[in-house]
Amino acid sequence: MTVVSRPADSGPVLRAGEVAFIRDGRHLLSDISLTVHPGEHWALLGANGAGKSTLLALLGAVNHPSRGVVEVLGRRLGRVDVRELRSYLGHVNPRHTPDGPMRVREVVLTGLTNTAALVPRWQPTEQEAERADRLLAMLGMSAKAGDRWPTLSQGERGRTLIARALMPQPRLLLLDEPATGLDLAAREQLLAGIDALRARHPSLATVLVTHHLEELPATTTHAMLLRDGRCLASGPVGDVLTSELVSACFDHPVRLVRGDDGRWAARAARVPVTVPGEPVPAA
Ligand SMILES: Nc1ncnc2c1ncn2[C@@H]1O[C@H](COP(=O)(O)OP(=O)(O)OP(=O)(O)O)[C@@H](O)[C@H]1O
Repeated sequence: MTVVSRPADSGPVLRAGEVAFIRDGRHLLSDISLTVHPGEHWALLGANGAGKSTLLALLGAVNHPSRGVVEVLGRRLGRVDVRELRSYLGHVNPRHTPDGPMRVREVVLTGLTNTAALVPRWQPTEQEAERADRLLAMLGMSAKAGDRWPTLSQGERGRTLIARALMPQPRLLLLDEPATGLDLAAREQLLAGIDALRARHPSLATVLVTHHLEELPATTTHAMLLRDGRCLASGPVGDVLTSELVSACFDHPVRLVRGDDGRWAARAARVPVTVPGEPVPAA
């Protein structure tokens, strides 16, 4: 069966019900349930190997669950043409590499064809070209629109890829560790860009994967904590991002503070390093 029309504009944008994902006999995800509504901004948090990217790949219709149900934009995986469904999503993968030394504006336009290069003989309409420029402006990239991809900094690449993902006007934006490798200023510019985007598009839903609480935008509304492929806690961000739950999630004592600007800071307790045969240093 195939998707025959643009997915419905109402109802949850994502629904996962009791999902499991099994590879080589290993449960990479077990019993995960999640519902994301328009206007919600979810953070998916967990330690290295907790299953965040695996879950994001299910939510982005890249993989199918081994058990349970995943509905993306009201369409159930396994019953739809996932390639067409994917064209309605914005999926920002920081490892995406454009094909050749394209200019920033061209990279953004490839979001319309969901390709790594511009499709030969394809021309954007005037409105599409204007939209690319508007998105670049919103992400603070206007001055770089004519620059070539290889000359961009990591942060500029990240913002270009977000503009690219937004070209098809998705209702759902998936962001996989968008701040990885960014310096402090680039990270702050990226987060400001995400906050601006959410303010400009109130019905957009987003799911952002990270293992750094400092990389969460202030506009985050909900969070899910993953540990060993299982959901430890899930719900409104104020209920889930507590010192107690985050400590349990990372299996390490963490003190979590939310600042006046709505951002989070985590302080991990220091664990003394012991060397066999040497006395344990005084705390
Ligand atoms: N195709 C696969 N086959 C077997 N194991 C896999 C496969 N893909 C991922 N894994 C394993 O599943 C676990 C979860 O991986 P995943 O990439 O989802 O974790 P993550 O929470 O995103 O981690 P990180 O923060 O390090 O990126 C890891 O132990 C990984 O080695």
